[in-house]
Amino acid sequence: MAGTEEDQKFCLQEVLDTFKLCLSENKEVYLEQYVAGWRKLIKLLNSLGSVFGFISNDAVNKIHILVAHLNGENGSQYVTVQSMVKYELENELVDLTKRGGHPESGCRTLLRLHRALRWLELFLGRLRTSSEDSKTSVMCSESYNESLSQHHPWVVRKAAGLAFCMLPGRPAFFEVMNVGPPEQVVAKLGEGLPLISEVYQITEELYTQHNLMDLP
Ligand SMILES: CCCCCCCCCCCCC/C=C/[C@@H](O)[C@H](COP(=O)(O)O)NC(=O)CCCCCCCCCCCCCCC
Repeated sequence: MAGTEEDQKFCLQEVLDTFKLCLSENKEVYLEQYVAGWRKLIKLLNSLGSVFGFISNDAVNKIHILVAHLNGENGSQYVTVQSMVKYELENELVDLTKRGGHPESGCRTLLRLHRALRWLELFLGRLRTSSEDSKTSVMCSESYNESLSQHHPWVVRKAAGLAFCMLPGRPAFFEVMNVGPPEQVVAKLGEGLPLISEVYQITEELYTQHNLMDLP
């Protein structure tokens, strides 16, 4: 059956390919590809059910903010995360200590996704080394507690915890990734994780260097 791109099934390979395309030759991170990687992940999240809707809505919101910057009149300044940081800082377009006139800066918006990327790195790492009887909900909440949760208020942590309990088990989860039998999923994860880690690391260094880790 033919369908639009939106109907197409999630495929882990595509996500990994997109994160691979994120890095330029001199190790800058292309914003368009970064956003595309998240879009694909959200497709998977949506296929897991409506209990994840509040997570996917927030992520989609953030993606829309970044896409608006990319397509805006200063879009050429947003080609890479590096150029975005430089442009927004030089032009005082970032609220640095408290929320003010720039609640939708590219820098603060990307920081939220960047923190979520750490969760993803930890979660995929756990999935890769998990045994057949490991629970996805446990792997997911452990990864969340070690990363993103530190930036969330109690009520969000609570809602996330409840949603994690609704995750499908490991076999169904592997199936959804659409790359074949479990051994192949594990191999793909082993191949792809270093890419995600590299994108994460480069962004982390850039943000640390410019003191952007706590943007409100
Ligand atoms: C597969 C299970 C998916 C679990 C996702 C784990 C992340 C849980 C995040 C809970 C966020 C709840 C929504 C609210 C967030 C905001 O408060 C908060 C702060 O924003 P603000 O400063 O603008 O107010 N936003 C955020 O931290 C950004 C969260 C973005 C989460 C994106 C998660 C996408 C997950 C994609 C899953 C794909 C699974 C991949 C397996 C191959």
